[in-house]
Order: sequence, then structure tokens, then C-alpha cells
Amino acid sequence: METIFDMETVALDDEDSALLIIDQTQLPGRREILRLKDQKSIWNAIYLLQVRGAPAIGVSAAFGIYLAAKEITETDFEAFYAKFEAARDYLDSARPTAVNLSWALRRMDGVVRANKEKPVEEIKKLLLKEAHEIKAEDIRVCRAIGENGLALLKPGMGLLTHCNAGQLATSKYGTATAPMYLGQERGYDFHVFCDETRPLLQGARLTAFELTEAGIDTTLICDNMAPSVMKQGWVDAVFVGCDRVAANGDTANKIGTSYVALAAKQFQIPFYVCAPTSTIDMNCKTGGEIHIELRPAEEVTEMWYEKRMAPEGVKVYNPSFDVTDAEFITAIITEHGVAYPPYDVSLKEIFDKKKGGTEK
Ligand SMILES: CSC[C@@H](O)[C@@H](O)C(=O)COP(=O)(O)O
Repeated sequence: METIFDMETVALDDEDSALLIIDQTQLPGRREILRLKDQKSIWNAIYLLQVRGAPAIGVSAAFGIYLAAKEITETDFEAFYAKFEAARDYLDSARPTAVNLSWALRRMDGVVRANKEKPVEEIKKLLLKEAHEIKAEDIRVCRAIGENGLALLKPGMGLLTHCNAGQLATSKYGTATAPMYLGQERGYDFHVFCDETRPLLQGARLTAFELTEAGIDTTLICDNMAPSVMKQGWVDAVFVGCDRVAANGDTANKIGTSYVALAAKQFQIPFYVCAPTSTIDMNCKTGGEIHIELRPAEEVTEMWYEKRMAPEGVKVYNPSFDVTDAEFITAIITEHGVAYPPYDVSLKEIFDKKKGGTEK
């Protein structure tokens, strides 16, 4: 039977002008590939979390804006660019916190602006190439994060993760899960605890699913059980992903992450953030500047339950992310190396190293 690792989280069918995604809202029960052919359905897929996770959103946006550009019939650059900009801003409005969305769209926009002297048809080809490169880069970046993360671990360790920063959130390997997958390949025999991650259950539905599918020893826990599991000495390190890292190391990730970090600090367990440099926003000085997405009340009161479980009329506060202060983060693992506090210095060094290389 086809496993989730035989499927692509995000792909492009250029011939059919369609963005292909695994519908993550159906997992683990159904493995359905959606073919998205218009901008509204791509926007909806991002907003409704049919495709989710910061890097996967970035790759979807890159293919999405390419498809939008392909549809534009104007051959005059100014007329083409006016429509391109409108499509770019529309996609960018789907979700605010994961910086990879605007990062990928900015990168695609850069291709258009840098080639404005060329015929529009040529620009479209360059956009296609750039979108494929963003995806290929995502795979290389996740693998490098996996190697850098694994170097911090020993065989037989107990790990804990929150939300899904896995293969389903990226093009391959995941970020927080990459050291787990590489460890599995190399016989490390990790034991992984997955927080279920209320309210949308990305940990239960997605992380527990992909880790068990990979044959990794996995235990699902409710979010409020992490301190108890830590107290019993079952967790040697926490690995989480991120949606936006500020220049001082403050990190926005799925709601509940900061509570895991607090518990890890209490039990002196290293707390690692796995961060592609595309998720580090050096223009954002501190976590206080990060726009936290608020989501509909129904996600808390009734979604995933057969019957509504909360009283009608109750007020609901449903932020999708929280910010973990830098002081709770042991290290930030990037594709260019591991950054330790003080992050304002070490993250700058990581970017200097990146500039010396070929990646954007
Ligand atoms: C490598 S994915 C990192 C983050 O995007 C992930 O941890 C997360 O918070 C995802 O939130 P989601 O709302 O499911 O998109």
C-alpha cells in the first residue's frame, strides 16, 4: 500500500495547470489528493489548513502564484505586473503568522521585477523554475536540519514534539521530525511523544500518523500531559518547528508551544526549535511584533466532535500560535548550523554564513 512517504505534500501538474496537495484535513482516515486550479481554491486550501505548516505553505504559494501568472493574458509588462501583484497580495492574505508565505511570494515577485525587460512569456518560465527551486531547496534544507539536529542526540533517547512540523508540513523530512527520520534510518531507536495539539489536533492526526507510518516508536499524549511525561524522565529533548522566528530568537509556533517550553525549562530538558532560515524574520525585532492569527470559535467548540461539546453562546479565544520567549529556547537548529543564545548575535552569524553560500 502507498504510504504517506510515497506521496508528495505539495506538487505541480503544469500540464493541467493544477496545484496538487494532500488534503490534510482528511488525514489520517483518507489520503486524498486535491487538484486546485483557481486562486480562490488555493487561498481556501491554505486558510482551511488543507495544506499547512510554514514551509509547505511557502511552496504552495510559489506554485500558486506561478499558476496565477500563467493565466494572465496581458503581454505588456506593466499590465501583466498589475495583475501579478493583485494575485500575490491575495494569496499573501490567506494566513498571517507563517512568514514562509510572504517570503516565497516575495521571492517570486523578485524574479518578475528582475526580469521586467524580458517578454512576459519568458518571465512565466522563470517563475516556474523558481517555484521548483523553492521546493527542491525545502527538501535540502530539511535534510540539513535533520543532520544538525541528530548531531545533538544519542541513540535510545526520548523526544517530545508539539503540532506537526513533519513531512506533511514540508516537502520532505519535516523540520522537527527530520532528526527523528534520519535517526530511524541509522538505528537510533528514538521514542517520540506527540502532543495531540488542540484545537486542530495536528499532533494526533498528522504527527502520530506519519511517525507510526515510518515505524518510529510513538506515544500520543494530550497537551496537558507533557509535564507529567517529562517529570517521569521519559523526555531527553523537545523538538518543535516554527512559523516565524524574530531576530532576538523569540519564536512563534503552534499554540501551546510556549507551555511545553516552560515545562522543559522546569525539568531542565533541552528545548530545540528547528528553523529553516526562510522562517527567520530578521526584520522582526522581537516576538511582540509577530502577528498572531486568530481562528474561528467553532474550531474549539465543535470541530472534531460528533456533537457540539461547548455551550452555545460561550465566548471563545482561539489564537493559532503563541510566542516562546528566546530565554526558554536552548538552541535554534537551522540548515546552516545551530544557533545558541544570545540569538541576536548567533542568528546574524547564520545569515552571514548563508550569504556566503548559494541559497537565497
Ligand atoms: C515545519 S512546520 C512548522 C510550523 O508551521 C508548525 O509547527 C505549525 O505551527 C503549523 O501550524 P498550522 O496551523 O498547522 O499551519
